[in-house]
Amino acid sequence: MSTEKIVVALGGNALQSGNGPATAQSQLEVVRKTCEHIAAISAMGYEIAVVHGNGPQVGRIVMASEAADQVTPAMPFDVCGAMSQGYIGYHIQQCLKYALNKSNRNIPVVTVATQMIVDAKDPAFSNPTKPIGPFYTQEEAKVLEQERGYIMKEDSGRGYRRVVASPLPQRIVEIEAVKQLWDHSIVITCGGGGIPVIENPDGTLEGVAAVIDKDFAAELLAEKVDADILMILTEVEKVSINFKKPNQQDLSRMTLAEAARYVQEGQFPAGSMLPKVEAAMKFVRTYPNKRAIITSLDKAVEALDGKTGTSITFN
Ligand SMILES: Nc1ncnc2c1ncn2[C@@H]1O[C@H](COP(=O)(O)OP(=O)(O)O)[C@@H](O)[C@H]1O
Ligand SMILES: NC(=O)OP(=O)(O)O
Repeated sequence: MSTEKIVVALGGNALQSGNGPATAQSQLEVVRKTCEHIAAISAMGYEIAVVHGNGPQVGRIVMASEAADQVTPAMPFDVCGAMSQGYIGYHIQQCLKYALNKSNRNIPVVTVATQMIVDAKDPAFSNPTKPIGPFYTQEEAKVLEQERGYIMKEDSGRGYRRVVASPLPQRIVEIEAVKQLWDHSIVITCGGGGIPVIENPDGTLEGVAAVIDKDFAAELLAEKVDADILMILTEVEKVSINFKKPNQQDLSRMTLAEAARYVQEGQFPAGSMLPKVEAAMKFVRTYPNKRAIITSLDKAVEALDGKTGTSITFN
């Protein structure tokens, strides 16, 4: 039995990866399967916190809100982020509790609506990189750029998506509550990277239009709770070099130096694999004796046992 602490980050796209359209029901099915794996990790003795992405989900909430503007005023971006935390957290709470109960593990599961302080002067505000919402063809993307003023970018060979600013997470506002809950429950926190807020000179917080990368948020959380492992779960089992090329090579492990070299070579696109690798690198740079793992939702247990996934270590 392990007694280690682990921060598990679930990819927003990965949570929408079921067959058919991205509905609440299709997400619930993926969450249900994923929570079986998280419950298995809990049964191995690990103490867990869950962070989730929200790119596809917050994008759709924003679209729905804009489309309904004739009926009721559109919600600001930060409120859409809070909504995404609420419904994804609700799905995880429901499914994880069920999966834990099945193995007689009576552990409370709770979602904390989490605000994340960002720097108003973060250069990310003038260089949008975070893909949100659905995927479009190049032609559809051009129309959206012209008609709605969206900025559209190609996303890892999967199509075009709207991109928005993604400032770096600086401080988790609710961290003390998360620490207090940690000992008695599985906490779902920093969803969608946290609701981005800036701190005004008078100490008030103010939501801003952005989507924080949940991989960086999960890394910050892992530092703050002194986690032993940062595990980032997405759609692919392993990180690759030469991704989607004939000479693609899937990596079982990367040292910090190797990862830095691959980043330099441009092996990982911004907004998808790059933040995962950078978050993993930051974690092992800060804690040279700890490890980060990147793998798929369904391989989490095997990856923890070192049987698959990409393990990132200091050396
Ligand atoms: N070098 C790479 N190795 C593995 N996957 C990559 C690589 N480059 C891009 N990708 C893509 O990045 C995706 C993960 O990013 P993304 O879908 O944004 O993550 P999330 O599941 O967190 O939403 C993978 O599923 C894969 O399609
Ligand atoms: N907020 C965030 O990082 O979402 P994704 O996991 O969907 O990219």
